[in-house]
Amino acid sequence: TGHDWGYGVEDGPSLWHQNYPIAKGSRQSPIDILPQTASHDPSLGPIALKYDQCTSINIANNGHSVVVEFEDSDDRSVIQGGPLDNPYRLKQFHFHWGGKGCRGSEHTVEGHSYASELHLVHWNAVKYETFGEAATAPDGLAVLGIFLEGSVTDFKSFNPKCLLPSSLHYWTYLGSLTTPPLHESVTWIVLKEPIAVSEKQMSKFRMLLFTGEEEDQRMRMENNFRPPQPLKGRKVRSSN
Ligand SMILES: CC[C@H](C)CCC(=O)Nc1ccc(S(N)(=O)=O)cc1
Ligand SMILES: [Zn+2]
Repeated sequence: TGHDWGYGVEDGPSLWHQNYPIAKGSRQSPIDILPQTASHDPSLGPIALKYDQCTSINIANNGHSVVVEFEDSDDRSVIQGGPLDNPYRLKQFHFHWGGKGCRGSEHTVEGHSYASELHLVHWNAVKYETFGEAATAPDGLAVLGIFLEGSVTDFKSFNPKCLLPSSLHYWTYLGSLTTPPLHESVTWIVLKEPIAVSEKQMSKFRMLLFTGEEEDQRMRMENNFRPPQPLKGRKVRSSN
């Protein structure tokens, strides 16, 4: 259905390198984060998120995830500070999740997976004209990763502002898109503190379908996560 890749046995992450050789590149994502090995970098300031005036445009099932897109014609919603030299504009957010239990996140922490992972995707509109152009540049994108862990609490809406945990302490490293085309253009900022989502919320993700409703074989959308990739000498830095 429109893409030459997926998460199944025939088209999953271990086969992506056939059409996307960069899958075996030197700065691929996600990775397994080892907190003890992450070097604390005092020069790493806090990240600043300005989502108050965020304007969502639509929500869609793109066949791989559920995506909420934002108006990015100006700097109304940006992330800045931390490892970033410029403000990066919010373009979209989406999720990765598992079939059941705790697997589902893309990044792992000492081998520990969370039930899901939220990605807030931003692009460097200071240096590049369009998101597409930024997506192929080594400093073009910044993705904020937030772990979701199953718990009995409920959470209100998907306004990115209220989705943030109390602490903005993070790990950061240079990586890539975690789905094809796997461009090595992402400065990853992964928050240490997960947010809680209820099992009911998680079950709603799983009702989404990989295929369109009309197609006969209704493929349930689950396990839409890429496993951790080799670090290849990269340093992961930790905010204080
Ligand atoms: C041509 C530009 C761009 C490929 C168009 C499609 C796109 O936005 N892809 C995308 C975005 C974010 C991630 S992730 N999971 O946050 O690393 C993975 C893939
Ligand atoms: Zn993602």
